[in-house]
Amino acid sequence: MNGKIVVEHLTKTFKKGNVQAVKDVSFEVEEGEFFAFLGPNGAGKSTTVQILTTLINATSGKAEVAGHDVIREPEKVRRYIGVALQETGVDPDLTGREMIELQANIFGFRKEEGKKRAQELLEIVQLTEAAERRIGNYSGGMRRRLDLALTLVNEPKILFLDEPTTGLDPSNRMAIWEELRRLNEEVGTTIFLTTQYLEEADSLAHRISIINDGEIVATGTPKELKAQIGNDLITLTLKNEKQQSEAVEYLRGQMAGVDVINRQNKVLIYVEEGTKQLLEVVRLFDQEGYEIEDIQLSSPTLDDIFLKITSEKKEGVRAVGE
Ligand SMILES: Nc1ncnc2c1ncn2[C@@H]1O[C@H](COP(=O)(O)OP(=O)(O)OP(=O)(O)O)[C@@H](O)[C@H]1O
Repeated sequence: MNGKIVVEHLTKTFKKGNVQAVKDVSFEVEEGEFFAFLGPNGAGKSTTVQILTTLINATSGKAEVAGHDVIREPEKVRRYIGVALQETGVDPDLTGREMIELQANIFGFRKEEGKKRAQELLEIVQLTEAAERRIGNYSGGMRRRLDLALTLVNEPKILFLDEPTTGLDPSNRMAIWEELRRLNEEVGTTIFLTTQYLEEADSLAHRISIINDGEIVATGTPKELKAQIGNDLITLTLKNEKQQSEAVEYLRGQMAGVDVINRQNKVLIYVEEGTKQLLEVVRLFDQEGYEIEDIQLSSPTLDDIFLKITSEKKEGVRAVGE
């Protein structure tokens, strides 16, 4: 058994509507990795999760989860995974606490252990106050938190989470992020998470694949994806404009390999690591007595990357079709 996910040329066509939901998708997730599938509505994220968790079959291609083929050995795959899907089957007549205890029983916890685990999980997902209420009366966000708790009962080796924080308010979202980070870092759980939230993928994942219209359009660490649209930019203005040309020459001399551009009353500095080099610029100017009026750092966000990549893709497709 290993905690890896290996996907090769996965394709899924739904006969109904003849939708190609997943198109020749290949990727690997290493044991202990936190991996995110980032994409808009209808991109194919849920379909991929459903194939990997043995709920539906792919049309073609191959996938191994925890060392087992999802089609030939689905029961072995299920033994090692936890799944929190967008829609799950819970009994609306049970209370949240009863549902978690029931799940613990299914996983073979003794009664007292199950109660203890249920209490821990209710605290983690912040449902202690609602623990004695029937699930049928839970809000969407509460259901989502309960789903996560159910998934975590047996601390699975690989965890699949399909948009786990959609519809949650910021404090609930943060609590779930913390728990996911803890599971990944302390327990070593491999995590495959889908999300429409750029900041969620950016904040949690070691690596991200951007999926759009059934295809992976980019893969990399958050940093690598950001680097795809250029480096950080420092923009500054000096108190005394007359010093600007001299200051630019000075900076070029001090910061080898960095592009320093003199433009009207602004100095533009293209750097690799914005924050660190911003401090260096301030220090160098301070040393020489160049007083800074204003300094700003802008760095590309994943939003910028997503828009750039998906719009390039669309333009590409249009160009081919024309
Ligand atoms: N059972 C189904 N039958 C027919 N088409 C389907 C089925 N399930 C999904 N689709 C279609 O497949 C495409 C991908 O859907 P999928 O649910 O995988 O996207 P998603 O990225 O998870 O989106 P969301 O963020 O909205 O959940 C969509 O066009 C969707 O309408």
